[in-house]
Amino acid sequence: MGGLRSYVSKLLICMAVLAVKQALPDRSFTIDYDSNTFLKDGQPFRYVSGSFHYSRVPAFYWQDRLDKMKMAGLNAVQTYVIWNFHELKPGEFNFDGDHDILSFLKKANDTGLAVILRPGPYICGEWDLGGLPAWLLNIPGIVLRSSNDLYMAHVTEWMNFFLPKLRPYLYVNGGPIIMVQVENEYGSYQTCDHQYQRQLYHLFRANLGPDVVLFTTDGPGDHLLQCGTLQDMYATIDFGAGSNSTGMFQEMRKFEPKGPLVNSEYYTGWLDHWEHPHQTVKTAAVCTSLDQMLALGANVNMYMFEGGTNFGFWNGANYPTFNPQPTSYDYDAPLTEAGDPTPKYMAIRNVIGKYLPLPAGPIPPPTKKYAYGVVDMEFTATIYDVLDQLCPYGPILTDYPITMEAMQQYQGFMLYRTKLPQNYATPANLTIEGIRDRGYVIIDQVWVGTLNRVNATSMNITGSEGMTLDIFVENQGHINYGSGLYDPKGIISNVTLDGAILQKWSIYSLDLDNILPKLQSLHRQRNRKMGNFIQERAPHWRDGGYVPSFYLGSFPNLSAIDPPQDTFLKSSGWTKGQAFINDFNLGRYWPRAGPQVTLFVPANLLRPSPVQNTVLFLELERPPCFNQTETCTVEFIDRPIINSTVAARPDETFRDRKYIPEGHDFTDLRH
Ligand SMILES: CCCC/N=C1\SC[C@@H]2[C@H](O)[C@H](O)[C@@H](O)CN12
Repeated sequence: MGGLRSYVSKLLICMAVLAVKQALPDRSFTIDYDSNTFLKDGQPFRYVSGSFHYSRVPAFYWQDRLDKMKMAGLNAVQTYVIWNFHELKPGEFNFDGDHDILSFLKKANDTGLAVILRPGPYICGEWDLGGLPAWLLNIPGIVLRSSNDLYMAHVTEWMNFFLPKLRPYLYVNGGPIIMVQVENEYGSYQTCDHQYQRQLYHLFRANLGPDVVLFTTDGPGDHLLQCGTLQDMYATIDFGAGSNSTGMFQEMRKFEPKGPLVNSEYYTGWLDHWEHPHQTVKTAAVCTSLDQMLALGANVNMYMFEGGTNFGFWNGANYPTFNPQPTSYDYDAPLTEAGDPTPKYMAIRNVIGKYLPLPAGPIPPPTKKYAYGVVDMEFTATIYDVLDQLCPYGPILTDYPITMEAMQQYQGFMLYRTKLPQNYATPANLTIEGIRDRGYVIIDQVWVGTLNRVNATSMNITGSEGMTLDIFVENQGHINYGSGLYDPKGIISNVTLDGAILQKWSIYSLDLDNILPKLQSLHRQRNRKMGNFIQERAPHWRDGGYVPSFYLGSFPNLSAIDPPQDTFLKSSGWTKGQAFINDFNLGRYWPRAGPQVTLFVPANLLRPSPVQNTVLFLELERPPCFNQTETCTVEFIDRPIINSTVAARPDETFRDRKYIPEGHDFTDLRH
């Protein structure tokens, strides 16, 4: 029955496409190899494009950003299609709201912007697992980004399901899509499997037809282009500001002796990593190289033009030193993370104006920002207080730890629990080589140390037989680039104590999506019982060993500003955790590491008065109100702070040390 339904739906799509085609004047987008140019409806066409990933900006603001891109003089927009954003869990698809890519394509078309589409299946992009769904990691024997049958079976199923949806949006059918990229910088990956590329080529042709231009993108190097290109797919390159554009395009000419020059990713800025300074690229350098390329008649896509945000758990990570990217994807792009035109935007617009007509009319102004001020954050529950709600189906019991993906969880946090098999009166060495990525070691609900995959995979612990040993594990984002792409999470090795393998584990998959109502109920109960319960210290504070806990705050009266406006959530004073606005997972905060200290809160996340808005923190390490003297607050300000870190506190090493009651020495854990 399913097959018949699929056949009928494809037939209907084809009939609709044919009907549209008959109604349309001849539309075409092709390559003229004699004149080294693209032809759009038979006329020479050069695109000046910008990258804007729909998954990184709320649908509420898509039109605002597209309008600003249009007013910058762009005639095209480039976006990835992010597979895991639409199929986080196998067979569960999401094309609604912020995931409604077809709506995004329609808006681009209505704005008069052509679309350069990059459906992967792998897309890199500082996005979790480069856009590949993490459930692929659960398939024994799979080889990512290759002609491996196990991998291609799922790629084929996804593409045969998704690509037909694009047909009405192809330029020849009346839509905005002029070009489609196959894979992504494949020449940079170790498999270098032309059979894979050929399979993808046929998959794209079978679903998109013969008319759309298929292309590849690779760095401008022989080996990269050798492995990344394939006949019948136009080979393009990517490079940043300061490069010798003529020299770069000579590299491209080795593989495309004729045809239009294309830089598919011209870097206007660069990506960030937690614990590293915010990256910027000077406007003058960006404009000089852009001018050079446009003077050569090249087609250029600026990566990024609007960077946006890695909301939720969507950031990726780099390798070989594991380096997760922050929540902000500002990228020092011409439009800020909040969509505001910058001096770089104006300078780029002036360069474009030398080569293309600039649309008449005002440039859309920055969106309004509002400083909602300070919000009290009240301790509400430890993870243990709500473990039943976080893991409603209870733990899975196993002899040895299994990965997060094997537990059919693909993002966020997991709790691994066992019992100490004997007394350890003197320090015993706990080792978890396969901690992916950070692990909070907790004994009988008292934190005793923090492990991480980079430089702290072991520590000493003491305890008595039968005590509960918990490892609360954070997945900080799957590696999105390079040979470390196969990056399962959770605990991917055995756990040993003085060399003995610990067995009999209870593994709790933790779902944060629906925890807010339970926390609000607890919050009300505490308020009723404790009056101003902020003075109440949760049990873990009495023991000194903080455990990951939830803090709730109510937004100040929004009637001050109606409708709500964009704002920035400042997390200074907090250490590391996950922030939620109402029921939306806003992203990770880690001001102790930096460079990001504020989280962008788009206005559409806020509810107008009189509805109460909530801000929820899951603080993993140390809240500002840890000591009796401090209070826990956050502040909503009207500007971003993404290039700073909060000055370390005098007791900054507190969280790097194994805390044990007085009278014991500290074991210093570096991180
Ligand atoms: C030196 C490593 C180059 C890896 N490629 C990168 S880093 C920033 C950008 C984005 O990830 C983009 O998605 C990649 O295609 C190219 N690129």
